Amino acid sequence: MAPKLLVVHVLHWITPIAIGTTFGIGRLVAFCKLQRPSRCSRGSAKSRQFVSVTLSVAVLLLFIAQALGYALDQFQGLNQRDVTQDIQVYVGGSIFIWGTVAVHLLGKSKRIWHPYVAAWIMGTFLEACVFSTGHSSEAGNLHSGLDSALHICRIVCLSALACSGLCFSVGRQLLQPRADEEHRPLLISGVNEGHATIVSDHDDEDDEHCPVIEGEDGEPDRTKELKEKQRKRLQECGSWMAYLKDFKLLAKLAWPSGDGSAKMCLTILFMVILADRALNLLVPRQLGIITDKLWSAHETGEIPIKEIGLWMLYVWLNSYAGLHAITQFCQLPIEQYAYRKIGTTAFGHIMNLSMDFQSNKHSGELMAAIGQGQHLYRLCEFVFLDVGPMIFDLVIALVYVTLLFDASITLIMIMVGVGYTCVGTKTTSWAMQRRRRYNQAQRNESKVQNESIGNWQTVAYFNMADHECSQYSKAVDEHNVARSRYYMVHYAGYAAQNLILLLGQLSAALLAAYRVSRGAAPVGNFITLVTYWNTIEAPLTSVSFSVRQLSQMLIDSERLLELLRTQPSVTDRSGAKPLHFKQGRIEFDNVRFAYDVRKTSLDDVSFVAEAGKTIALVGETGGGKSTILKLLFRYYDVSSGSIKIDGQDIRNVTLNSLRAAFGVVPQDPSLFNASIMENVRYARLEASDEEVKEACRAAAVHDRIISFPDGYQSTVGERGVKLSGGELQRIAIARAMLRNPRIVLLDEATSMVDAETEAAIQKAFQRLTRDRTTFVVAHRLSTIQDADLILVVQNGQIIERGTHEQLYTLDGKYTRLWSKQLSKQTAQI
Ligand SMILES: Nc1ncnc2c1ncn2[C@@H]1O[C@H](COP(=O)(O)OP(=O)(O)OP(=O)(O)O)[C@@H](O)[C@H]1O
Repeated sequence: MAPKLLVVHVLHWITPIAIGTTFGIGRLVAFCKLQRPSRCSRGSAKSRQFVSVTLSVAVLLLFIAQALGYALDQFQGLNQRDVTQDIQVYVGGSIFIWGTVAVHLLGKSKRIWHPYVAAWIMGTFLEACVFSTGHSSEAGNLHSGLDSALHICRIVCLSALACSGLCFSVGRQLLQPRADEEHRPLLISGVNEGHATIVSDHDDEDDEHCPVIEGEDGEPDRTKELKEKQRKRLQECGSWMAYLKDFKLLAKLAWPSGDGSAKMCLTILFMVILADRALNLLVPRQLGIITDKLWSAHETGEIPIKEIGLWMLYVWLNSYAGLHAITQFCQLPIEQYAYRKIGTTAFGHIMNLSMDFQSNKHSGELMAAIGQGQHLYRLCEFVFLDVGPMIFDLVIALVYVTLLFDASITLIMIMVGVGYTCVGTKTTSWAMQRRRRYNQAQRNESKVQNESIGNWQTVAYFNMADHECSQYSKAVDEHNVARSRYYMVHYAGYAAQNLILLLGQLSAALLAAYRVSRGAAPVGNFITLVTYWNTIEAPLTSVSFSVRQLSQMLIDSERLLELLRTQPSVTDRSGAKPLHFKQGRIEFDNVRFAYDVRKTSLDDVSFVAEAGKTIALVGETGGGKSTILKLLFRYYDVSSGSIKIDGQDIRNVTLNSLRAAFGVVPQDPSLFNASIMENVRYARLEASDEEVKEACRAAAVHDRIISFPDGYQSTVGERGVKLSGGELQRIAIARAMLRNPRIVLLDEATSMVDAETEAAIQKAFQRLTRDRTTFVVAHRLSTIQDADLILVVQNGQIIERGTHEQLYTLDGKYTRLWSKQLSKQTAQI
């Protein structure tokens, strides 16, 4: 082949590929860097749009005219010009590429122009090259005059497009050097009263592509919140690349670095995936070979046994009895490793988070985070076992089909792929509104269901069962209507997508049959293509689904990522030592504390609890008594000042050793849904049954427990709901007694027991608190009368301190509290 002709051939091949790649990369970069459309006046945007669409359509029509010229030529049997494969690729590919560009240009006027301008510049350059090298060698061709005219017109249109695009961009930069919004991230943050917010621009509705995942009205609030967080994080990161970097933390958890057998499985899996790709190709190819052999069998009489045997071998290897079975076996240990690692990491992390997190937590949400996080391996599996091989399969298919026949069938495949994805994307966006209504109706149905079942007693009291049933059936009907409206569009889109696949298959089969009938390819190739088509279709159909799946999985992982990034506010300082407990002298020195910076909860709290003494905290509700105990237990760290135990600042000792010193009976004790025996033993796991019973006797609850039908084996229900308030408190006291602590914290430990039981418990308390530093919060002042030091707490400050006798004679707050209680008791009598 003459060198000039070779250059023409090469140029024909690379022109559509290079333009398509430039356009695709431009759009990908804009997407990854979160670029947003240029902002200019609506009039200017519209006129730019009009010019671009007109010229692009003109380029497209000029190519179509050329294609029709060739077709006419062939139809009339002139065969004046040989339409070689490279020309087919050049004309067919260019129609496809410029058609795609024109379709993208239609509709919205605000867009990111970079990819278009780059494609036009590339198009002008390559078209000029094709023209200058090609047409000099076509003298004497009947169509060369027409071809030249069409080609010149295309170059003019493309250069006009490129120049206008460049002038517009350069001009705008010169006029508004700082306002090149194509370089600004899509999401702009604003600060509103100290809270970061996303400022949405109304123009964003016109955005050509919004990289963030769209929210749905019917979604649970938390999912919306997560999407908002994702948006915010994307904005902070500036690009998808930077955003995805954060997921390294999760990928590390899913990667089986510490497990030899899982690593081995991963290696086998990788090899099996590669082998699977080859088999996808070998099975149809072998069928083609068998067909060719059979074709000539009537002459030779030979049965292709060997080929059929090989084919069966490939089919077996490609089945669930072959390599797929190995895939499943190998996946199991990898999945289990990730499941265990992610689950235990997340669970351990939650357990170690501080009180400020725990008091704001939503338990269901946390459990969902662990659950979805544990399925994170699905994300890795999805990327490495589904999406990766799928892309690989597509590339292989394009190359293989080109080799099998020619590029025209490959072009059909690309068109089918793009058409399928475009129809899928369009139907999804059309169906979005219906999907929202469907979600809303679905949530409404569950709401009605929950409300009615949850409020069954109220329904029964007011005899409203019929009303509730009719409400529910109305909600079900609404749900059904919304569902069918959504699915109608969904199914129509699905049918359209399948029609595209069928039409693609039909065109490819017809073209292949045409080539075979002309002797350009053996009949076996036709069989190979028809069989291979299914393998090609599978990745095409999963592209749009995969994108949606991937975005949902990212959102689910966001939940876990957010959790793992939450750091406990109370932790061991570096170099913290275990608490060295001596006598138990506790000192609060100028302690200041605020749950919320806007409101101080404790201010200038100073006192000393001598070793082995009992300190009572009294005062009006909300004064800060429990807060003092929480600070001592180090649920929170003080804002200023210090708390010392035997001279050691509690912030300098390890949390474990500090908390091991305490026995706490909280205001609202909660129990595990297990037996009483197990609940009490929770304080000291190695305690014997007898020790548990002893503790219960001391807490004056033993007799009560043995009166239950199942005695100590009675289960207490969720958080202890099956017990009365007084029983619950006494079991909590028994737990504290069994622990045999060094410091005792009693936060209104007897508020729910009657006077008689309280007297019994008080005796138990005397045993529990003997020689132990004890803090007692109590509203019933009679219970703390004998305390060594009484602190009256009001509005976060200690306003009075002393023994009962000292305070009573002060005639201050303490005296008034006493008088109030006495008068209440007198009134009750
Ligand atoms: N986790 C929290 N976050 C924010 N504010 C809190 C929190 N816990 C308590 N507070 C507030 O701190 C103040 C002191 O609460 P604290 O529980 O210490 O009072 P108290 O004297 O023990 O009251 P009571 O006798 O009713 O138990 C109250 O105004 C309360 O609303």
